[in-house]
Amino acid sequence: MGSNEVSAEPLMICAPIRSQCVEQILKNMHQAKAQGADVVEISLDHITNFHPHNHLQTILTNKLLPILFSYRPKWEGGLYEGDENIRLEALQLAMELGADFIDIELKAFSCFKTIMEQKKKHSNHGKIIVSSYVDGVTPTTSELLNLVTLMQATGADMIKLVTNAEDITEIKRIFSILPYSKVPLIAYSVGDRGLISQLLCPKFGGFFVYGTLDGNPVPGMPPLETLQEAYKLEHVNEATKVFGLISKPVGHSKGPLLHNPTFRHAKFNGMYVPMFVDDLKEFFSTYTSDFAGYSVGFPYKEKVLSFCDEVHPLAQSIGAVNTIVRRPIDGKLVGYNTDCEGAITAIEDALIEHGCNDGGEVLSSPLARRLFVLVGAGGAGRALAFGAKSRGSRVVIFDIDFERAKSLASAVSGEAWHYKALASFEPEKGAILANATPIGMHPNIGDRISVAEASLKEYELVFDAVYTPRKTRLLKEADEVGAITVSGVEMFLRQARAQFNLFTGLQAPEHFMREIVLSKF
Ligand SMILES: O=C1C[C@@](O)(C(=O)O)C[C@@H](O)[C@@H]1O
Repeated sequence: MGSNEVSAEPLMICAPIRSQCVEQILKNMHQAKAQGADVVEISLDHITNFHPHNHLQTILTNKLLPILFSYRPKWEGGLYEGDENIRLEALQLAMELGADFIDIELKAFSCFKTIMEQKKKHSNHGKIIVSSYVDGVTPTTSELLNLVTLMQATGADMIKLVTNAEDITEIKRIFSILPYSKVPLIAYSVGDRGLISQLLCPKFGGFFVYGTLDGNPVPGMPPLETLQEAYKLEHVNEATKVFGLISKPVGHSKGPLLHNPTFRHAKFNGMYVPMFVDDLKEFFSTYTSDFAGYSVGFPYKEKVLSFCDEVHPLAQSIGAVNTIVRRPIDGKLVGYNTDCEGAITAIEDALIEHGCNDGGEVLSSPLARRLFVLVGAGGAGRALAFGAKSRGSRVVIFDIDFERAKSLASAVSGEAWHYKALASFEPEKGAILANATPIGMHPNIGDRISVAEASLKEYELVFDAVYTPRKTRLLKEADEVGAITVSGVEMFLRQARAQFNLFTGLQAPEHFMREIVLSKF
């Protein structure tokens, strides 16, 4: 990513406040302080019936944190539609009354300067941020640098550049300009694909990160609470190794809540972030050496194999990779599968715990000879099918895509059925049922795979790879009819433990990780 001197500016976490009334703004400021923000950005264009003098005075006399005021016009993505002079005079007044920062759009800067000169009143300490919002695809690096030069030429104390990334690969351009500004530069991209521009900026030379208040989510901005609990960006520096979850969607993942605290616990300088990826080819050809490894989630576990330089034999035979490590000695991407052992050992341990070891016979695994009914033949399903087969189970596979079910069944000498047949399928007593589809995952928690209610009680154990919620509807119903149930949370924990070992070369702190999962999931 070019030379990346880490910013000399101390890290600042800023909470955006977009409320309609001043009382609410003051409450939000309290909340922001309690949740660890260093500064708040108050959008004046969101206040209804805004009376500059009264409102600014009330806000500033009650301020708990440094305040940045913006007053965004419609032409730059804000709500203000009135006269430009009135808008700029309000910002000038904010400076006069003691604002710590005000944000002026690059296009409005010369008018603002004239107003400042006419008023001849300057605040002692307030800083001017000149900003520019670029809609559409993020411009090239040299176009962005030109914009930075233009903004710097205004004499601003700080400059701010915001883009609206349509693809995660655009963020590389944001990172690449961070070290080149002569004044402190705030640069990021909004939207889901832009989240890493906030989270990784301290590594690449940025210093200003937005974090949202509880109950005020903004796509592409991490919640303040997650910044505090998971990321702790104050520990991130140039040497921090970045790991990411490649998935689409990716926001549901609890990986950051587990991996980041575990890295810190093990004193490993690493960071784990969600990466919303639309196109694997673009992604890997853009980020050629920036990241140290990846988890791979839905829907890429099979497709990602062709982007690995080497694939571990187990992952190769399964045909699905959920973990990639960039090998330090040669930078090659090596793919692994930690889902398989994670899921199968979770099921085996639950059977052993319940004393289900087949009539006292000593078998290598409590899964040996059992019927293993698998629903879903995608990446996670493949891992379960190969794992069950390796333990001597007889595998039956249901999938909405019958061809996919057939191809997996032939790889594990199993039987394939169309998903529709699940509703009338009668398992033998003692069988295992495993859901490896996303059915029942948050927010669709009322859904469950269409297994017949009457046949549910025939299963000795029901497993659900879905881990949000911990107890899916399928597992609740299985509990009610007396089956042993295993939550996807257990698989999630185990696959993540193995990932930690591969990512860091250290031994995962098992007890610590389990505690996090028990308390936070
Ligand atoms: O299936 C999963 C879940 C996951 O994608 C997540 O949501 O964090 C992470 C992957 O490593 C794992 O194989």
